[in-house]
Amino acid sequence: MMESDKIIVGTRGSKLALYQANKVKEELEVQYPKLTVEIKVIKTKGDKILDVALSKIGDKGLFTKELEVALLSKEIDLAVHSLKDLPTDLPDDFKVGAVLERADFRDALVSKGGVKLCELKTSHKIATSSLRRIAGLKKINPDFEIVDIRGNVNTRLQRMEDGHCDAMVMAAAGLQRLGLDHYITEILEPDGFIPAVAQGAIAVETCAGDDRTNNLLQAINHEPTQQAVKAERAFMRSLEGGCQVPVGAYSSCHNDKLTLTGFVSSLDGTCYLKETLFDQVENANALGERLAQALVEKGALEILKEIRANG
Ligand SMILES: NCc1[nH]cc(CCC(=O)O)c1CC(=O)O
Repeated sequence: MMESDKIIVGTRGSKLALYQANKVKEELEVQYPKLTVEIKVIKTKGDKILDVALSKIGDKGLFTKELEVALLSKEIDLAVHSLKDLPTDLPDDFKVGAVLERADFRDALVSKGGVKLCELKTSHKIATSSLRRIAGLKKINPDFEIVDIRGNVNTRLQRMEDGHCDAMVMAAAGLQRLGLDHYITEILEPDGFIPAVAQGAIAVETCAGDDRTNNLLQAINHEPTQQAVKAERAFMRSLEGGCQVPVGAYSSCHNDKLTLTGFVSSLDGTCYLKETLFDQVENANALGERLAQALVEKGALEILKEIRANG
């Protein structure tokens, strides 16, 4: 790399996306003080379709496709995403060039009047569009009233103020990145409420053949996070098979050992399968696949069949 080189960072235009793109920019600038890092905003389909429930659109690359087009045309050198929004099967032309150190991976309850999860009643409207969060809530109480909600983090908070709902489950990391942690009523620990695969991790997507950018990114990759999310994504890839299902997982890496906990559930939360497995860090992919297999042995295929039939 030439010291005086330039890198163009592509991102969606939401406040959260811009924060994350700036974080990548800052980390690159620390590593390469003479590199010019420019941020370019690209509009995606997911930013334009705001009135349809996400689970009904069924397009996995909703927030990523336009960025991939820009990568291919060299309009941008890299694209920054919340890794949880990036499909587990990337097209061959692309790769995850780096993953930043994971922030908070937990979900958080945001509610009016500081109502805690255990204090929620069937008279409360709880807003989420995530099948995983719906299943997690229904597992606690099958009679909870769940309403859909879309839009970015700021829009959702505004909609709660406006009376659309009484409570929401959101990613703690998103709120924290936007300086909105004071809205958090309660952090939901993963032993009770398992987060989305790769929640809290920022990913840098690149063209697989772009050696210059991929080499550059090595310096900002956080290896323990990379391995943990590799296990989580392998788990999801093995289970999902191309349809949206209530599934979640979290993994942590300590002393070259990975712990991976994951679940799959029926939509109504009545059939909820969960398991934890361990392995050496170099077996991250195999660990994810083994966890999926362990859930299949507990009956995951029946749950998935049911969801596909109704989906
Ligand atoms: N689904 C949208 C989305 N994608 C990433 C985040 C937050 C940041 C992260 O989880 O890494 C959010 C908001 C949320 O789920 O509340």
